[in-house]
Amino acid sequence: MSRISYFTDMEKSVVTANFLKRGWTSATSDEDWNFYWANTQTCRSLFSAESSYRLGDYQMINHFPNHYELTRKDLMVKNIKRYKREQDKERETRERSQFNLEFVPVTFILPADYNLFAEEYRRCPTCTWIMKPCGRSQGSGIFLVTKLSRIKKWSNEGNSSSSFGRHAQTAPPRESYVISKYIESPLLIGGKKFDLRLYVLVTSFRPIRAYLFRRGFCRFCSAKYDRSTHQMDNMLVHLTNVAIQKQGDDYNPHHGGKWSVDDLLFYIASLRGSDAADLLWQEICWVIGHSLKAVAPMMLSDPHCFECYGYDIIIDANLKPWLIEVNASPSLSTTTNTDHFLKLSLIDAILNVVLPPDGVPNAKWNKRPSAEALRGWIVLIDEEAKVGSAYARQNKANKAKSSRSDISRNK
Ligand SMILES: Nc1ncnc2c1ncn2[C@@H]1O[C@H](COP(=O)(O)OP(=O)(O)OP(=O)(O)O)[C@@H](O)[C@H]1O
Repeated sequence: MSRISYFTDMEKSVVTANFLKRGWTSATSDEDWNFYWANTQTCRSLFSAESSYRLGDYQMINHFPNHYELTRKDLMVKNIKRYKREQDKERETRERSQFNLEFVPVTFILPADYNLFAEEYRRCPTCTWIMKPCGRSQGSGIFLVTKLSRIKKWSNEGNSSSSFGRHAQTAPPRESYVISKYIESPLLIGGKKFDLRLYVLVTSFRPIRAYLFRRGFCRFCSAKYDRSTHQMDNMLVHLTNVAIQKQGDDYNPHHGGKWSVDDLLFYIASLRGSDAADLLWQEICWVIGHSLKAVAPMMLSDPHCFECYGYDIIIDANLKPWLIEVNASPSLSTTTNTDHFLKLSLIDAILNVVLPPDGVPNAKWNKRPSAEALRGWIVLIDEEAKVGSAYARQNKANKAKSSRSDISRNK
């Protein structure tokens, strides 16, 4: 193959700079391509039943056809709930382990699961809940609620299409939402809430091959955390999305309210001891590993595809990590210099893993990257070489683990 051509409908400089660095050329819309960095919509239509496009051996694309099994808020929850049920059943016949598969906040899909939600609400009438539209991102449409009456009101307002209101028969169904138990006591640093954004590269779901980029980061709120009801509608206090925080007066454009994961672990180690920091990191790897196992049976593991997911994780005050969301197209926009270099090196690291040693896209390649290509990554799961992966190590560690709360309490 003389020339490798790429196509992209995203035009992100950190992506194209990496293609050009490799000497690839940009394909025009009527030319064939070897490597497509597509948005999720394009990828879906390319693989749709109506599409007559068939990918050749020398073509690769950056999403799995049904990536939404993990990246739509409602489907992720559904798949993880099913997985947990299966695992619990299996465990009845095996020894009980220390694994805690409750790593997603209790969540219901509205309006479909309204009755189940109302039952749960009555069990804990003082809990705070967070409402999130299933198909949106960047904090759009999110709000916090404590009162059942507000949810009833929500269902009847905005448009007349409530599926459990009086228009249910005639109106089109309204946008579906998930409602999740709000993590009310997050770990705070400097009095502020933050979440983790971690990048996870999956090159295959059968067998699962997944890698965690070492350079994740924390995204901080710009306003101090405050659980009181008069701050409930202040999203600068509660939502860590950069798109939201950028709107605040206290947003710092130099560091963008971000910390590296290494800084975070160092901070936790200095405050609660290195065992607590190690355990937290192991548990984060374990959570990500199980989320991938939960969706693997649903995934169309097309050999032309790979995907870099953006994992959002919140750590609570007991140092338990909670999986909040998985993004199919984690933002590649850059707000600071550090951000730019991080995302530039992320794309470079992705290409190193997904391309065969000769650098030519090839769907028939066995997807076994060299140790050199894996620089910058932690092997989370390699089902064909289980021993040595972070996930396998965690399985072992988990068996030996005493409870997390014991450790954090003793510090
Ligand atoms: N259960 C929860 N408990 C506490 N905070 C939460 C919870 N769910 C979401 N959040 C906060 O709200 C933010 C937005 O939530 P989420 O990531 O699910 O929505 P989104 O609009 O899809 O964002 P993204 O742009 O990352 O796709 C999170 O980054 C987190 O700060």
